[in-house]
Amino acid sequence: MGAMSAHGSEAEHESLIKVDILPGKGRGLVATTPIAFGTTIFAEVPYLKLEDNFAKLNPPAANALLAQQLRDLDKEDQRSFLQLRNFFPGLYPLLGTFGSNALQIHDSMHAIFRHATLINHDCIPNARYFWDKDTGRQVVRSLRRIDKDEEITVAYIMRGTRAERREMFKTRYGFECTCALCSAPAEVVEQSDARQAIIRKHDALVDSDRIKTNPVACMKSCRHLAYAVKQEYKADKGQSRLYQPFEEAMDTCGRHGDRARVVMFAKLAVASLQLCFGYDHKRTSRVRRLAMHPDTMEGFGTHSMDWETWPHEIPENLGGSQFDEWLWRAGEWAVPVMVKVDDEEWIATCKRLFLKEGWEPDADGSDA
Ligand SMILES: C[S@@+](CC[C@H](N)C(=O)[O-])C[C@H]1O[C@@H](n2cnc3c(N)ncnc32)[C@H](O)[C@@H]1O
Repeated sequence: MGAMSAHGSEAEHESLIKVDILPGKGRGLVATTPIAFGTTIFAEVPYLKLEDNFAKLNPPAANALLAQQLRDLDKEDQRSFLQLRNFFPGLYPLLGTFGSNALQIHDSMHAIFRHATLINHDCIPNARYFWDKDTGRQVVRSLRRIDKDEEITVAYIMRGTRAERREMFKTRYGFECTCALCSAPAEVVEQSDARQAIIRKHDALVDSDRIKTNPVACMKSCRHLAYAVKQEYKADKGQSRLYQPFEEAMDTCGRHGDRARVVMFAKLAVASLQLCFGYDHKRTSRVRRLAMHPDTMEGFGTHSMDWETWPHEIPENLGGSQFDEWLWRAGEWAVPVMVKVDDEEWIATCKRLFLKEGWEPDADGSDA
């Protein structure tokens, strides 16, 4: 690990990025060197934070609190903060600037970071960030290979059709998104909107009640979500962000006693979690353990043991499509659907993860 700077970024990672001016977007972060997928680009502590929901705070008090924190910062950070856009100009300019740019780090705290706050939005981003409460840092990770001089981007909003995202950006953030997807020809946007509709439908459909009462429908929806996410976010190895449908499918199968599929979905989720959160992250480690010990899943068998299987029952000799049908229980879907597998690479990943003896994914995030 590199030495910590005054702001808590890893020095070795700081050299991966620089602040630059991007046409139409103001400042942003740019890669100074090629960045491999699944890299922690940097992790930093905030320089300003409000410990309560700033929208509910008494504005003069919050503004005064920020003024006090700002006075204690060095000149460079003071300047950087004052250059941020204020989308809520008025009587309380510091609070307005804070509210326009702060990242929510957990339910009751918002914060401003030296670099993470400068990352611009892209609807198909090449990076993601998350708050790691154990280290007290905002962690920024690459979701695919990023070329030298390429801008680092994250998604401020993950869901919605282009029209919905546009409306949210206008009202919530006060800008018009100029990313490649938002500027793409109509047919490309239409396809993306259709995938977003599948993603939204899934979010409305799969919940704890439904996992109990209609687990087969949940499996079908998870599969649709997995394919929609994979196509929409076109990330290296197709594994970025796929942890959601895989974890939900794992939960659904586990709650009905299906150890074989818990093992499979845990392995698939781990491949995605490693990319998004890192090998050592608690969430990755927890799911990695489930791939070895499916019975230890929280809630295992709580709804029924109707789907009971054992890990040795993972079918070894099925072809691509048939393996996919088995995995997602496609034979039981209400409307029989011929599962069209258009993604041999993904099927190959599923099978490779299963077939690898003494499976333990490599620390660099690859599963090869
Ligand atoms: C959190 S700040 C990011 C840093 C900002 N560019 C700066 O110079 O301070 C968010 C602002 O950046 C700009 N921005 C971010 N993503 C953008 C995008 N995809 N298209 C156009 N402007 C964008 C907008 O002005 C937005 O209000």
